[in-house]
Amino acid sequence: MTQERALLHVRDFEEEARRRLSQPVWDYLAGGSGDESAVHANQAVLDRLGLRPRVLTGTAGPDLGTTLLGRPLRVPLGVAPMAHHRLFHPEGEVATAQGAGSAGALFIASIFANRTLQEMAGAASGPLWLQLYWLRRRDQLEKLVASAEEAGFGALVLTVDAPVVARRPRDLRNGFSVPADVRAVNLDSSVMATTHRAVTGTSALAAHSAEQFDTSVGWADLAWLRGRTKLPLLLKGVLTTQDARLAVEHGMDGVVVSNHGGRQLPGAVTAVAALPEIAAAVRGRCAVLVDGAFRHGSDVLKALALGADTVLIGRPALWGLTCGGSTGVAAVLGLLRDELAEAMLLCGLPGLDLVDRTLLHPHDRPPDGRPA
Ligand SMILES: Cc1cc2nc3c(=O)[nH]c(=O)nc-3n(C[C@H](O)[C@H](O)[C@H](O)COP(=O)(O)O)c2cc1C
Ligand SMILES: CCCCCCC(=O)C(=O)O
Repeated sequence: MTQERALLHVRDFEEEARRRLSQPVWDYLAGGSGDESAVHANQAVLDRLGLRPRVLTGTAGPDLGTTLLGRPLRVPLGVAPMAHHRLFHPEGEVATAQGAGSAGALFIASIFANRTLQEMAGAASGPLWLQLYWLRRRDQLEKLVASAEEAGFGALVLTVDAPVVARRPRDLRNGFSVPADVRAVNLDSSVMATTHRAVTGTSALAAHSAEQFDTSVGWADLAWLRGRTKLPLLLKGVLTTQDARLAVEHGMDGVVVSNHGGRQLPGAVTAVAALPEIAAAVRGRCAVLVDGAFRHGSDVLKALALGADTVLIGRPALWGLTCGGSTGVAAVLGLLRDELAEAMLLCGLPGLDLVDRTLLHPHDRPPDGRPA
């Protein structure tokens, strides 16, 4: 990683990545749907929660180890599924898998990854899962599920908050499309052709989703997927207790509480606001992951206190990838890990088992984020 000043906070990676990326790629990464208020709300809701430290607990060197779906995880962190990592670094998802593994974190690869399942599995030293969108082409889904199982992926995550890619003004303005050499190599090229077609004033991603995503799927269709794999299945994009309970009733092994980083439903509730009631509704019956605007280890600690088992990191992982490939991803995740350990130490917490709601003061700061 070559840069002029030290990268000491995740936001330093953001600034550096912005400098390095073209405007349309930066906009695709940073942007959200509508007026982007959900992007900002994700951050604001975390900022409003205050941590309540306990003192004189004699704590030293907190243990960050946990388990997820019965498997050990060195840190309660993972990289959220994100499409097209070769937009950010030539090594794409292989570098992300390496970086996540060396930080001890989970990596969830997107269905629109630019490296093969086998390449990612070869590079990963930590848990590796695959995310799916429900495509009209079920033959493609079926093939992908079988290949993921064969390659050693540990779970499948079906994203359910995007029957279509929402209107994202930045992408529409830029007429955003995916360059021809950035290919979703795990899918048939006929499925992906529209993503490469640039049309002024439209987003190729939105056009592609309208053409290829199956909007007719309902809860009953999950049996089709369940019948095709022994892997654990999770739903990503759950924001209500009703849907979290339905997920459990339909045999899902986990939910990812998420508003897609403010990129889908404009005005969607933030994941952090929805998390406590969802965690309470399904506790002990399925894994609960969360994502959206986690930019410091203390943010991660807040989500764990609200009931999350693991926290997924989205854009910051791609800032790290842009700045330094696998080393950059490992650096971003390593920072969050070290900040989490420091926050736990400063709160007097020796391990994750002692993290609970009593750690949080709900209205510590006014909405503008300045200390009260
Ligand atoms: C560039 C980019 C691409 C994304 N691609 C996908 C995807 O392919 N599948 C998916 O389920 N979510 C996707 N997401 C959403 C992320 O998984 C995650 O929900 C969100 O980024 C978390 O918020 P954060 O970026 O504020 O951490 C994408 C997000 C970004 C920024
Ligand atoms: C290639 C078509 C859709 C990609 C969508 C990826 C995504 O979820 C995102 O938020 O962007």
